[in-house]
Amino acid sequence: MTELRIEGLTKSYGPPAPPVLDGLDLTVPGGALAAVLGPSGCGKTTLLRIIAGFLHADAGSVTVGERVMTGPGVHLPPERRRIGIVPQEGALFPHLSVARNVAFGLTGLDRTTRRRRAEEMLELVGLTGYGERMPHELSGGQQQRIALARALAPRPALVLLDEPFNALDSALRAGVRADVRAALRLSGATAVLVTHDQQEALSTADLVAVVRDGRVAQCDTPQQVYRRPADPWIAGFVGDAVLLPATALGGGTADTALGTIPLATDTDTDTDTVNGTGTVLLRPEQLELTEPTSGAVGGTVTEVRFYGHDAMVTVAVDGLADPVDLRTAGPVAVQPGERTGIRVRGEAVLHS
Ligand SMILES: Nc1ncnc2c1ncn2[C@@H]1O[C@H](COP(=O)(O)OP(=O)(O)OP(=O)(O)O)[C@@H](O)[C@H]1O
Repeated sequence: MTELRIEGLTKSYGPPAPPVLDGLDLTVPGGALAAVLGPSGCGKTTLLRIIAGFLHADAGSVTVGERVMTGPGVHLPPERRRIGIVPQEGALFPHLSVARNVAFGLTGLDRTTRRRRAEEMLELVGLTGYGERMPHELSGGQQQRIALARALAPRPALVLLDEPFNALDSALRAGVRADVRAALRLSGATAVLVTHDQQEALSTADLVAVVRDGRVAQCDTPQQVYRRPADPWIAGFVGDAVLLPATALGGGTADTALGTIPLATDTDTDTDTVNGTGTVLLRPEQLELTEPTSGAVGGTVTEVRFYGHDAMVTVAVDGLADPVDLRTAGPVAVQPGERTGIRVRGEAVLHS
């Protein structure tokens, strides 16, 4: 299994434009799938194109295993990098059968070996028996799985996936993601998935690298990025966030408009010694509606949005300038205009 190491990667599309990548560091352990997640225009495609060798970096390095692909005075051409690419919309060759598409990159092998390898790859992506079909006879999801089979066939050290599920409708997307994830895991390839879709990054990847201002602002497991975001911007970018002004009380708690809340202790912040004010982060699913009894934190429901599997309730909390959102499973027992109590479950993250 091959590690990907990116160090100090810098790229500008020429002055006076500011750098798109500005000293970006990222390490992806061998066999892991890392999602590069960031807002539109943050440089995700630029990063992918430099890793693939389609674009020169201004500075920094890209190393796959022991091989420096990009570095000072080094720029291996794309065809010598052993990197497989799954583009946005499959981009299968329309005039070649599925089997020939999959075998396309298998140069220097005899016909029987090529055919066997293509069959293996079709089995890996769950499309055994589809080899004689033409690409237009496949669904969008099947085309993406064939694109992955084609990328994996030459046993690349690294696979790059460029927003590969964008063209699929949402009903199909979750299933294709899971299939692609499973095939990648079986193949053992290290992979980088570029996406601007938070759900996709959190549900598919082993590691999520959030890119902002040309650098990786946080790289961690999906759970850590969601539950312990490094700052309020990341908190809001990877999910719905409730951000509250807070005063640290010492002893691992903070005082907020929603009461005294215990602080997570598995963060870099030493919650015993934090003093002064900051912002605490909670997720909407950590807030619960309660009876509006005296003594409880109270507020007025301003909006209820029902999504089927859950609902989001917006509450104007007494004494708090901005309303808060809370997520509730099951039937929603409140209406806009009603009074409610609010209780916090679990721990919050404090940012100074
Ligand atoms: N060939 C180019 N010449 C000049 N500027 C470019 C070029 N390609 C990209 N840019 C600029 O670099 C920045 C980053 O672009 P890039 O495509 O890498 O972002 P992205 O994160 O992939 O965006 P999206 O999610 O919208 O695809 C953008 O401001 C873009 O306008």
